[in-house]
Amino acid sequence: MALYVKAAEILDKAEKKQGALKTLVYDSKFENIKPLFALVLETQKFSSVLEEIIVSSKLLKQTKMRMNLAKVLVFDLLIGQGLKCGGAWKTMMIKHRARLQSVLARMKVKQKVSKNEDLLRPASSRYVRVNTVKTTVEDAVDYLKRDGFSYLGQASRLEDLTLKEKYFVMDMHLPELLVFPPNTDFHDHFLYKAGHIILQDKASCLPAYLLNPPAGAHIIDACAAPGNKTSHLAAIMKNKGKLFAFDLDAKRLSTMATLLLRSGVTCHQLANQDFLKVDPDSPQFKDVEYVLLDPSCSGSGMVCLRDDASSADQEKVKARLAALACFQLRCLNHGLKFPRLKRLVYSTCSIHSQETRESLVNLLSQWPERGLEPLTQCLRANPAKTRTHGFFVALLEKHNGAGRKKQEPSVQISAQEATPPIPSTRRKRPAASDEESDASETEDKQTPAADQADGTPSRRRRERGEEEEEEEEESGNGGNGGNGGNSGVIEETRWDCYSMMSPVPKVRLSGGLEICRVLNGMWQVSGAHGAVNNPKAVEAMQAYVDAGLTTFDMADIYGPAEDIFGQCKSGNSTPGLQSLTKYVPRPGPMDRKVVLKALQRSMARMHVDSLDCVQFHWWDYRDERYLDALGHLSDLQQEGLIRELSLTNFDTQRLEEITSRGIRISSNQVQYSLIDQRPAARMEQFCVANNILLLTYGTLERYLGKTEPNSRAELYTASLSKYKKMIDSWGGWSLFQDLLVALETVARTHDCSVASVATRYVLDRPAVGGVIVGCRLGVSGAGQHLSDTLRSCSPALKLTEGDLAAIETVTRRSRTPHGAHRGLRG
Ligand SMILES: C[S@@+](CC[C@H](N)C(=O)[O-])C[C@H]1O[C@@H](n2cnc3c(N)ncnc32)[C@H](O)[C@@H]1O
Repeated sequence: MALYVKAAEILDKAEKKQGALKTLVYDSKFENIKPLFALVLETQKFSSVLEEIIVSSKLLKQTKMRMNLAKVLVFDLLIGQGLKCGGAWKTMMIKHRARLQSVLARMKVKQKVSKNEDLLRPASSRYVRVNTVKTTVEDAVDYLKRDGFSYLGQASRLEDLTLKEKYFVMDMHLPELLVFPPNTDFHDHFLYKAGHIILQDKASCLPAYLLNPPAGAHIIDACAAPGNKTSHLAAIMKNKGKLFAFDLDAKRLSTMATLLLRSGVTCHQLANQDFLKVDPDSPQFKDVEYVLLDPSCSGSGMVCLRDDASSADQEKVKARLAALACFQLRCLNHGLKFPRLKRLVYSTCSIHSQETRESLVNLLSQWPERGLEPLTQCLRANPAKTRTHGFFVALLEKHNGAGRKKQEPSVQISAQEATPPIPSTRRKRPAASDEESDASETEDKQTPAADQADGTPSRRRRERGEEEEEEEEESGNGGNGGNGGNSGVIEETRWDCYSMMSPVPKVRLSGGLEICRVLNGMWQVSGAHGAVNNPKAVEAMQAYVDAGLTTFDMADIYGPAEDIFGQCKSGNSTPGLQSLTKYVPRPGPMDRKVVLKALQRSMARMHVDSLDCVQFHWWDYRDERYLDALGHLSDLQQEGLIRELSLTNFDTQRLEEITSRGIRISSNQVQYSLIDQRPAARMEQFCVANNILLLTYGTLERYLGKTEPNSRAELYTASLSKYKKMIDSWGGWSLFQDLLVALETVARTHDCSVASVATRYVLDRPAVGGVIVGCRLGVSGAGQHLSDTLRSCSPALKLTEGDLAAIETVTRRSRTPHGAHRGLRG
C-alpha cells in the first residue's frame, strides 16, 4: 500500500505545483522509484478518465478516500497491471470493482472506443456526406467556400483529416464525403436544412458504399430506420430502382420517412415489418440482388464486458446479449435466402470482436483497421485508427461454384474458401485415470459430467450511437452480372454465411469426424441442474448452432439429452451437427447383444442411422468386462455403426492396455483444467504419441472476489459442489482467488473474460482436441454462454509467454501442480 499512498501524495503535490512529477518522485526517497514513477505518470495521463469513473461510481463517498489515492488504486485495478497491495485495501477495491468496471465500460460505449487508451483520443472529425440526389460534390464545395470555409482538396493520408478552423478536405476513400474539424456544427446550415448534405460519420457511410448497387437495382435494407444508409443507397443507385426498407419500430420509421423526404429520395418503399418475416420467395422480391443488413446491437452489453463477478443483472444482460447475437445471425441467414442475391453487406457499429461478424470479402485494401485474424478481409473502424466512429463491415458476395464475382471498382472481392461444415456426434465421460486419482474416479462415475462446470459467455456488443442523418449519392456502377440464384447457389452462399459468422476452429478425430474445438456440454439437462423443458432446450440449442458451435456432447445417461439432440437435429436445417454421445453401461455381462441394444437405443433417440462418436465409460477397472464391451464396440465400428470409438475418464494404464489390443481409440474425455492438470502427468504424452485427442471438461466457476461458498444453498448444483471440492484439494480458496486475479489480469489485456482465458489455456495444451463447455438449455435465469465460448476458441485470443508465466506462478503453488510446467506444454 505504501506505493499507492506515496503516489497519491506526489500527485497532490504536483497539483499544488510543488514541483515537476519526476522531481517529486525522485525527492520522495521511496525505495522503489521505477514503479512509483510509472504509476504516477500513467495515473496522470488517465487523470480525467479516472476522475470520471470515481465520481460516477461515488467511490469517494463510499470509501472515504482522497481523490488522488482513489485514482492510483483505480488505475491499477482497471487499467494497469492489477493491484499490488493486499489486505483491507485490496478487499475494499475488489468489492467496488464491478461497479467501477461498469462505469469504464459505459464510457467506452459512449465514446465508441474499445481500448482504454482510446478514451484519451481527440474528438473525431466532422464528416459531411454530400447528398448527390440533390446536388453535386462540386456545387456543395463551392457553396461552402463561399460560406467562408477553405477547401484543401482531396486528402491522401489519415493525417490530412486532422483539421483546424475553417479548413475542409474531401475524404481519401469516399469522394462524396467532406471532412471538417471536430465540432464543426452544421445543424443550422442551409445545406443541411435543405437536405443537400447529411451529417453522417464516415464509418456509417461504408456499408452502402461497399454494397455499391447499380442504378435500377432492387435492394433490401433490412433494418433501415432512421434511414441514413437507405438514403445513401438511394444516392448510389441514382434514385432509380427499388429500395425495400424494413424496420420493426414504427416511430423510427416515421423519422426515416421525414429524412428521406428531405433528402429527395423517391425510389424507396417503407414497411413497418419484421425482416425475419419477410418472405424471400415472394414475387415482389424476385429481383432483389442486394441486401444491406445493419441490425441492432446493444449498448448495455459493454457494461458486462469486464465483469467477471456474477449477479442476477449480469445474467440478464448476458441472456439479452446472447439473444441479440442470435437475432443478428438469423437476420444474416435470412438475408442470404433471397433467390437472386448477389451481394450482402453486414455492418454493426460495434468494434468489439465478440459482437462483430467477421467476414469473407476483402474490402478496401488501403483501409488500416482490418478484422481480426483470420478474417482480415473485413473492415473495422475506430476513432484512433480511422478517425471515425467504431464500426465493422463485412461483404458477402455470391459466387457460382467455381466462378468468382468480378470486382467492384473500389471493393476487392476475395475468394471464399469453402470449408463446408461437417457433421458429427459424441457423448459422455467416466472413470478415473491413474494420474486422475481415485477421488475423481468415484465421483465422476456418479456424476458423469463435471464438464459443464461453468461456461460463461458474455456476448458483448453495444448500441450503435444515434447516427445522424444522411442521404443518398450516386457512385457505383457496381452491379455485376450473375444471374439469379438457384437453390444450389443459395446453399453455397448460406454456407459462406456460417463460415463467416462463426469462425469456430475445428479438429478432426482419427476416424475423420471433424468437431468444434469447443463442444456444447449437455450434462445440464441430465437432471442434476433441475427440471428441463425439452422444447425450450431444443430452441435454446439453435442459438449455439447459429453461432457455429455445432458439436454437442451428451450421454445415454444424461436424462433427455439424446432425445433433445434428436429433436434439434430433426428440426434443424443446418447441415453438420456433430453429436458425441456416451455409452455408460451398468456393470454386468457385456455381450454383443447388450452393447448393440444400447447403441440402437441411442440412435433411435438421436434420430440417426449411425453414431458419430461413442465414448465408452466404465465404472470399475477391477471388472475387466470393459474389454469385452470395447471389443464389441470395435466390431460395430467396423460394421459402420459408429464412426469414432472413444473413451471417457479412462486412465493412461487402461488406454495403453486397450490400444495395445488393436482397438483404435479416437479420444478420451477427462477432467482437465487449471486446477486439475493430472492429464499432463502421463496421459497427454501417451495421447500425442497415439493420435488420441483429449476432450476436456471442468472449466472455472466465476468466483472472483467472492467469499468462499460452503453451504448447500451456495453449492446448489452437482457441478458447483464438485468443483468446490476440486478447489479444496487443489490448494484452497485463497490460492484459487489468487489464480482468478491472475486470470483476470490476463483477461483484461485480451479484452475477454476469465472463463475465456481458462478455456484457452486448456485448449492450448498438447493433445487437447476440444474443451467441453456446458451449455444452458432451457433453464431459467442461466443465460446463454455463447460469447465467451466463441471468444475462448477464437484464433484471435492468444496467450503470451507472459500470460502463461503469470498464471503458472500461481498454479505452481498448488498442492497438485501436475504438469503445470511449461516443459510439458507441447
Ligand atoms: C442499427 S439500427 C439501423 C440503422 C440504419 N440502418 C441507418 O443507417 O440509419 C437497427 C434497426 O433495426 C431495427 N430492427 C430491429 N429488429 C428488427 C427486425 N426484426 N426487423 C426489422 N428491423 C428491425 C431497429 O428498430 C433499428 O431501427
